[in-house]
Amino acid sequence: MLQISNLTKRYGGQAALDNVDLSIAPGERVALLGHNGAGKSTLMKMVLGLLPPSSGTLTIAGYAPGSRSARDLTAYLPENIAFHPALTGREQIHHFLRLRGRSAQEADGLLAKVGLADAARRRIGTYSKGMRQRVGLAQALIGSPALMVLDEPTTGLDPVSRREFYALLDELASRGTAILMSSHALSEVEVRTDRIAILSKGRKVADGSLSKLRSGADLPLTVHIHPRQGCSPQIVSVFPEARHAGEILIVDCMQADKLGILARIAALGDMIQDFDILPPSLDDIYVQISRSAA
Ligand SMILES: Nc1ncnc2c1ncn2[C@@H]1O[C@H](COP(=O)(O)OP(=O)(O)OP(=O)(O)O)[C@@H](O)[C@H]1O
Repeated sequence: MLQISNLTKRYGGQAALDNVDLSIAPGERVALLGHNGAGKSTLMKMVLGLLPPSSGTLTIAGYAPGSRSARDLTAYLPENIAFHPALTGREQIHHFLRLRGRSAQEADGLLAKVGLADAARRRIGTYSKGMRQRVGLAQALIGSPALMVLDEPTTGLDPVSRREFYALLDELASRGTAILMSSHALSEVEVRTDRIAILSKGRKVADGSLSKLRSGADLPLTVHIHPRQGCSPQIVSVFPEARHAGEILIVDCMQADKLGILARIAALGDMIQDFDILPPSLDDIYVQISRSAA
């Protein structure tokens, strides 16, 4: 759906994007991560046809970005979307529908999809930040887009709204919509996207599923051991490297040493009440990849 090859964007002598390749298939959910100024917005603006590339190619289902065909296929949710405070949610969506040459009758269905059916007749000036974000999402859903470009879409949403938002994205992806989403909320994208692309200083420094990035990073796993009452000293004698966090003992271990650690835990038998093995988080992986790219 989206095909980007050797894309470069220069502002004066400075490359905001440097030889970036990225492709997204129908139904794929891709998170675009990177530090402030890494080039995420620049890339998104180029996908939308708002900025021309300095070199390289970018197509949407084979069409040039910004062309009528590409615009018909693409939806965009900016990070900060401004609405007219005097309009109701319904009037605002009517306006967006008219701009897209569609029937105003679609407005109620779109607002219901984002959980705003009850507030549709209230003025947007009375909406909370999360509600305004949902109006933005409703406008992005106009015309069942084949490619959705979402810039920090969950900013301002509470935890329940975030969950509903991702459920909506899952539904869209299951019907074939390709999704490109920039975010700094790593714990969310870790579980809600299929692939993660990381930009650093305009270059793509990682691209793959979480498990691929995890095995590439080769970071330690963390084992949390919960000792049975009074058994902590015996466990520490077996795991002298353990750190204490309240009652819990924490042991870091490389992937290759996991079975050895499990054998030591098994040998302690009843002295252990419970244990958890935690793989490195996207946060850990992101920090490591960003550091080695710097
Ligand atoms: N119009 C412009 N003229 C000159 N430099 C620009 C322009 N727009 C962006 N840049 C530079 O290009 C680089 C990439 O900026 P961009 O906005 O794409 O980053 P970003 O990853 O979206 O950052 P953030 O997470 O802060 O939104 C930055 O160094 C920025 O200063």
